[in-house]
Amino acid sequence: MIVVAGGGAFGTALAVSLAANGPVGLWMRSPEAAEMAGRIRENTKRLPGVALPENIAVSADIDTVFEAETVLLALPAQQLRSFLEQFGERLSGKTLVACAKGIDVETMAGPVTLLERMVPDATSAMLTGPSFAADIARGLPTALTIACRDDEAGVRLQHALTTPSLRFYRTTDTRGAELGGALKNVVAIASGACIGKGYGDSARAALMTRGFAEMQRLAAFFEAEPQTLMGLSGFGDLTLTCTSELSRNYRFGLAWGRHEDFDKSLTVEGVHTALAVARLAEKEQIDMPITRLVADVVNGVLDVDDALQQLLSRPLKEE
Ligand SMILES: NC(=O)C1=CN([C@@H]2O[C@H](COP(=O)(O)OP(=O)(O)OC[C@H]3O[C@@H](n4cnc5c(N)ncnc54)[C@H](O)[C@@H]3O)[C@@H](O)[C@H]2O)C=CC1
Ligand SMILES: O=C(CO)COP(=O)(O)O
Repeated sequence: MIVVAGGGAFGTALAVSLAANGPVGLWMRSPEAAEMAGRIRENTKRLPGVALPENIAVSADIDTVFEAETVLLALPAQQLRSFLEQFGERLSGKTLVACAKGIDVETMAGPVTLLERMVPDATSAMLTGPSFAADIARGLPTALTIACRDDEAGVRLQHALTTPSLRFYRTTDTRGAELGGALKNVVAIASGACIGKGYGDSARAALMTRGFAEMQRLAAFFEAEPQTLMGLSGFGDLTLTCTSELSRNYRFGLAWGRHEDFDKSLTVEGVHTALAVARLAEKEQIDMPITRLVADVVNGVLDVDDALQQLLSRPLKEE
């Protein structure tokens, strides 16, 4: 059986979609949240308004995760390492699919790299691509990427995870998939700030394009396949996240641009990824001005207005 570990918006939505194929487990850390979701058949905190099919077994018992052959890890990127420190030994031999989009600030590792380092005996993969939890949960058509270095395991996952509304493409380039999924969130924050500040759609298109150039530079440094960045996990997700108010990263940026507060309980992956990638880019001398400015605003070194001004007044150069 497939078990989804992590009962946030994304984990719950994936469980709802997978339930169309058969029984699925949903493990939540909080016993109270699991008890309530199991009883009223709804995750009211993270995915309100979506009914949980009866064949989703909701539990806070971690043994349900250890009993599964395939585990989808739907935790925020900054929580994955501590989860694996705690439970990694009990996950060896399993097929583990990270569903997080981000770079771990402590180790600079993406989700698949963390899995490979911390559970070396597992088959490690990543689920990524343009997909809002709310859309998946409503059964709207969604195309995703499964990234797995072991292509046979990738094919197996592709078939096991495909549902009537989720369509999976496949790649063995886990590094490219990790980078695309993580970096698009940083560019989405900048895009939100640009719109929030009132700079308009043309400026946003320029930002997205230059952000994509940054993504490609970092991917080249890590020897990821250029075409991975052109696909769903890169260009596809960048487009979605930089243009939709369903995105938390984009909304976070909008609030920055408008000088409004933002709900701190929401997961905004791009904040942490900007810090990790800006440090890495500085160390390795990779030109990533958008990421640098987002990190400077996060660190309180720069005000949002100054950061946007700096972006618009960069030296003239070739495209
Ligand atoms: N929400 C969405 O539309 C999408 C989210 N994702 C990715 O999925 C990941 C998770 O995001 P969401 O589910 O939206 O976040 P969320 O904020 O809705 O939920 C996160 C969940 O993780 C749980 N959690 C945190 N630390 C944990 C730990 N150590 N052990 C067990 N559970 C823990 C929390 O209790 C919470 O239920 C992120 O990396 C995000 O980028 C990817 C695609 C779409
Ligand atoms: O990754 C996502 C869509 O593909 C979700 O984006 P947010 O985390 O910004 O809400």
